Amino acid sequence: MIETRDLTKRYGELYALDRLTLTLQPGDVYGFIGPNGAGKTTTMRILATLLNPTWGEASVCGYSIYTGSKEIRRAIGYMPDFFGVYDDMKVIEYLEFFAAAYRIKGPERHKKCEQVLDLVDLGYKRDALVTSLSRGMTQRLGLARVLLHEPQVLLLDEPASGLDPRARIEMRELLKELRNMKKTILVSSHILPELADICNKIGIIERGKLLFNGDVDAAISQVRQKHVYLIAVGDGLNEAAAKKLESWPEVAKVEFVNALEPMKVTLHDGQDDGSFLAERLIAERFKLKTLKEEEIDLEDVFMGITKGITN
Ligand SMILES: Nc1ncnc2c1ncn2[C@@H]1O[C@H](COP(=O)(O)OP(=O)(O)OP(=O)(O)O)[C@@H](O)[C@H]1O
Repeated sequence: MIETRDLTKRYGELYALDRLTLTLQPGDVYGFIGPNGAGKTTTMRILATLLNPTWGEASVCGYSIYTGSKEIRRAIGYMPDFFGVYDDMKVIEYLEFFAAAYRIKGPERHKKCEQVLDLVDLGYKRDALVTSLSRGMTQRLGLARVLLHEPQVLLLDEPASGLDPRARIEMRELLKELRNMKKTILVSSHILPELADICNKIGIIERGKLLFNGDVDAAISQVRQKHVYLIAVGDGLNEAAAKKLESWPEVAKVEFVNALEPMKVTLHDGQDDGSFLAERLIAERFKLKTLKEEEIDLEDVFMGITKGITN
């Protein structure tokens, strides 16, 4: 559905996009994640045929961005990160205006506008002025607008940016609904956890370079090279257990965060199965109260990949 190969955009010496290669299959929801200035908007604008790359290939729905811009524009819904709404226009008028631009005619036009309004839960704002809508509602209206012509592919540039937590959740629910409608979606964000649970694939981009391309679990295991376990034993014997643990060759280090929390036991590189810890502690007659692998925060994954740091 979307394919890019060595897609590159240069502004003078700056590589806004540096040999981006990725593929989205039909039905994929691809989270495009990167800090400000990473190249997300540049990618979306190239795919939407609004910007020419310096070199490289890209196609959407089988049409090349160089020769098929008319077809691509018909097949996609592109929601930019910032878009204007018109003063003195009601919500329904705004949609009718764009539906007319998409050449949706007669009763079908009205039906379509009502349908997309319902989908984004803005039916009750039909007669409100677009300028009176909150940021979250404006974003939902923007999404309604790009759904009017029933595109198969959606390019959504930071749809949740600037929204409060509640509006973010509503936007996420809406994206899930679009996913269930089998749309192919490229959605960008600078926050990984925001997209992790709705996307089947993610790409992490920084300074124009795709640093990671795959699923969320693969991103976690790329960052996690060392395995850390949280361990606590009963009868006030944590110190004694720590001494024992430190004597085992698989254990790299043991740390106490504070007296109330379990100790952190880090295994050596390549040691990814910690089940021996339970067996041996019990064999040493410690009463095991806690033993679990430390969860890795998705923010840490993002930071780890974008900075090339592994913990
Ligand atoms: N017209 C332009 N002229 C010069 N440099 C540009 C131009 N447009 C974008 N850039 C640069 O290209 C790089 C990528 O920008 P882009 O807007 O694609 O990033 P982004 O990932 O979408 O960031 P944000 O989250 O801030 O929107 C940035 O360094 C930006 O300053």
